[in-house]
Amino acid sequence: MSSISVAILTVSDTCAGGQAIDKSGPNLEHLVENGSLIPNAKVIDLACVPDDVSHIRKKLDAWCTIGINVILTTGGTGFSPRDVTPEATREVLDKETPGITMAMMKYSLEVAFPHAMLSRAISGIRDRTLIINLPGSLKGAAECLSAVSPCIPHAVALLCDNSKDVGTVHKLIQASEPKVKTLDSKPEHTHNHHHHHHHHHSHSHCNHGDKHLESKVDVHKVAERSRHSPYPMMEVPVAQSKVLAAANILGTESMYFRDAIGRVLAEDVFANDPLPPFPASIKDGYAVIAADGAGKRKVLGSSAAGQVPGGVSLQRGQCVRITTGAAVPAGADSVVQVEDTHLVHASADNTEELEINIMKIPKVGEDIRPLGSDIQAGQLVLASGSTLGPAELGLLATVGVTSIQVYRCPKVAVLSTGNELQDPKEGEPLKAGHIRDSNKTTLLALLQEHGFSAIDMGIAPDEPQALLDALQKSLSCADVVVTTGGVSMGERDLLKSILTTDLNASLHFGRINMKPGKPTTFATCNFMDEKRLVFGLPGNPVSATVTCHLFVLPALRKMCGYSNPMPPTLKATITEDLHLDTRPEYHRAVLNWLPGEGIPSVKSTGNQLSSRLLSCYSSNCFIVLPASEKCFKLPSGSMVDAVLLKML
Ligand SMILES: Nc1nc2c(c(=O)[nH]1)N[C@H]1C(S)=C(S)[C@@H](COP(=O)(O)OP(=O)(O)OC[C@H]3O[C@@H](n4cnc5c(N)ncnc54)[C@H](O)[C@@H]3O)O[C@H]1N2
Ligand code: MOO
Ligand SMILES: [Mg+2]
Repeated sequence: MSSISVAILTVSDTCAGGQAIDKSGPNLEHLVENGSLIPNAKVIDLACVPDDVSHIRKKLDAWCTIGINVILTTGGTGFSPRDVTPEATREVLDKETPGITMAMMKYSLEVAFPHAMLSRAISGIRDRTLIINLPGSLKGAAECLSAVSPCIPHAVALLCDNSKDVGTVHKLIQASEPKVKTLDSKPEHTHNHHHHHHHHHSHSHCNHGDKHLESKVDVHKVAERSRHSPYPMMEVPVAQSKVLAAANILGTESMYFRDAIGRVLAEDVFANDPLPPFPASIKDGYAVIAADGAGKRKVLGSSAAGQVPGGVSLQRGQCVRITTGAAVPAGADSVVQVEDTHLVHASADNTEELEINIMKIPKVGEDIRPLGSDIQAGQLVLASGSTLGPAELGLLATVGVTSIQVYRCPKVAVLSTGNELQDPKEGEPLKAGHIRDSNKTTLLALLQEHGFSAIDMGIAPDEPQALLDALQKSLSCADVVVTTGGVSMGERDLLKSILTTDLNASLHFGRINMKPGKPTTFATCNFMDEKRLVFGLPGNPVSATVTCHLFVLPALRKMCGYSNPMPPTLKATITEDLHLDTRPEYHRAVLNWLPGEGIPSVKSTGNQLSSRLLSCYSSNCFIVLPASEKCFKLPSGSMVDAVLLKML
């Protein structure tokens, strides 16, 4: 295979004029020649031109004419009036290559947020040459090159129209541990220059899995179905620990601090400077020398919040008018609040206080916050693992840290299943034999309420192929897939068999000893080289809601770094007799904690049938009721556990 020819153009008025030394061009040359980023690449030429469209164009034109494979420009991509590299490049290009441009931007936003947004760099194709604008800074240029380098050999091979080379470089791309992951491509694809080669950058976009699968699940031989569930009955806490064990923390991402509410910090944050950064007054009053005692003082001047500290230095018998938060002047060791003073003398126009009387004996250090008394320089302010709430974000603002590492949040796909379901639409009557899909609305809202972004994957019918297709589509755009329906014993309850037979998933449980939620199913599988979690929640609306609270939300919280992902549980007393079921029950109730009540009380929402979503209406907790074989009644006043679902 022939090598890849590279030319590097530095665009800079100062470097071209000799007032500065070009470092970025030679650094790129070094990176390219080194061979780890782009295998088998050779730098053929280096040049430096001023920030001027015609100069840049001329050089790019010349290099394209001699058939250079890749031109890297560095500099001139920003906001200053002289920055015109993208404009000059656009004039030379036949076509732009937005994927490459976006890959650079995506990476830059992760490592240099928010400044990366100000790059206007573009990339594109002229004849057989790929031109890529890189930023002017050493670091920025190197980062952007590393982001796009995995695609360069393949891109060059495609441009050269050399199918043999495409195959060879493809292997090279895979061998060189690309930062941008490439999906397996089938050999026959390499001869097709018009195919779309999928790059799986992150989970931010939906593509449709790597291959089309045909379902092997047969629904026709109804009489052959098993008449007993093959899944062992599992206790709720056991099932919950299985879920948590499978829910791994996702990677980290960098984020603008204001957007990070509810996220978990993935780095320690230290203070660079002390707070207060100078001894500061706690009161509006006068900075004094305590040893002067009470009595009259000359007012030397004032120290107001925001003024540069320093300047005046106090002598015996003097004071300085001071405001809350202002710097205490040199020499002063105490502050007396204005309420403890009288005015003795003012200037004729009353714009200055000249003398005052201190009515209370001042104490050393009184009403002064010493330097660093709130936060010391170098102090650990927020530890890795902290959940970011309003105060934590305020602390980040205090120490001036606006770009932080946090754990990534899982993306969730929600899919309803069932031939009987129709989407709710204003004025649209129910079709015969149908009901409206409520589960998807409830679950999407529940996920959103808890800070997770969820995607609506629609309704899948109870047909093996259609359900498999919908699952594959869901798996390709989310870390976690939540389905409802089709997990029990009916001949059209297909989810479990599709997961195990068609998707090769590991099923961790398929039956839980609980009411509601008995057929709740949990599986994991590998999809596009990533681990996916699949929750098959029962179709009954209440069952889906309860199991989402007890299994799905804890898993999601664990994945984004929460160390305590389970919902809180309180002790409460029941205010009526409650019948016990043969399964442990998660009974929907309203918890009240009235003033003067030692422990809260809970009131049932009434008929607890799994289909009756009204039993969740206004509920803020699940009462955990023990199982009883004999339909025993738990008497009013008994103490129970209540799982809290929201803030009280
Ligand atoms: N022979 C047995 N039958 C059933 C058992 C059992 O152990 N043996 N378990 C029952 C329990 S418990 C539950 S819970 C349900 C679970 O059913 P599936 O998960 O298979 O769900 P479907 O059969 O598809 O639907 C059940 C029910 O829910 C309605 N539904 C479904 N999806 C929605 C939706 N998106 N919005 C509103 N309502 C929905 C559906 O129409 C059914 O009425 O199985 C029992 N059977
Ligand atoms: O367990 Mo099902 O969820 O009772 O109705
Ligand atoms: Mg069913």
